[in-house]
Amino acid sequence: MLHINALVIKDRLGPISGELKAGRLTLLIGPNGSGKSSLLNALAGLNLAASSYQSGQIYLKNTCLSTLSIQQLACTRAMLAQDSVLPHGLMAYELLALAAAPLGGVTKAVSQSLARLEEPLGLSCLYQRPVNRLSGGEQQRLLIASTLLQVDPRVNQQGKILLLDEPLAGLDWQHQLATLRLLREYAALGLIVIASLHDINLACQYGDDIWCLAQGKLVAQGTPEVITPPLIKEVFSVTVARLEQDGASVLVPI
Ligand SMILES: Nc1ncnc2c1ncn2[C@@H]1O[C@H](COP(=O)(O)OP(=O)(O)OP(=O)(O)O)[C@@H](O)[C@H]1O
Repeated sequence: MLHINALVIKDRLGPISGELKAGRLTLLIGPNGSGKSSLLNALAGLNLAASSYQSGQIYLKNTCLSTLSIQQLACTRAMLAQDSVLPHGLMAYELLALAAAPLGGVTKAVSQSLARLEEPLGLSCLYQRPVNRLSGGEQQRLLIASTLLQVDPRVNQQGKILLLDEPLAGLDWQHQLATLRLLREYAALGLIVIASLHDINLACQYGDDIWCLAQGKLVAQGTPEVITPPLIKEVFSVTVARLEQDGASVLVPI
């Protein structure tokens, strides 16, 4: 359990309080500038050093994240940042080997963990290619793989938290759905998984819990039912209708 207590980032976020549970996929939605990246960065323990710009505490069980060293943080959580840049000059397999370095290198268990990601993320055709010559979506698939690998509890028993800022950005439909299925799978392994998404329908379809931010405040949280047309109108200034078909429910802008 990740317990957030009155988190404030001056002029950007909060106060935010809440709990993120292990074993559940929490999806973060909200308009541009509503604070999703700021919250994810804070949960990753970035900028948590005593700063006049940030206050509040984030506890993982009984441990305050700000007391962890950067090495401990690196083993405990993995974060896919929105502006991740791949280092030039590396082959894709070398990038994954780098991600595996804190896990003791590409051991048999790490290879098995990677093998489970190969098909859903379409990795096998990328391994032997220089990362700077991959398309945007191919780079994103590689970054998702390296992020998941770092906290797979089957290879890293200290891995507890998986944070992804707009993991679906640049992905085609097939890989968007595959990524969401993987996030559910990793949550089912006992991780705390939180990701920001701009697709509200996918968030409601795949999220166990939804957190909705507006102007730095948490305006709705709970199971997907909390996301209603009136809330969308209030937060996103968009009028939507709910369409139901074959047991599925989607929100459509009208
Ligand atoms: N480094 C920074 N310094 C000061 N203000 C910042 C900084 N980064 C972001 N902000 C501001 O903080 C607020 C929240 O930004 P944030 O990036 O967290 O939003 P977001 O919900 O992730 O947006 P988007 O959907 O556009 O990615 C915005 O008003 C933004 O302008």
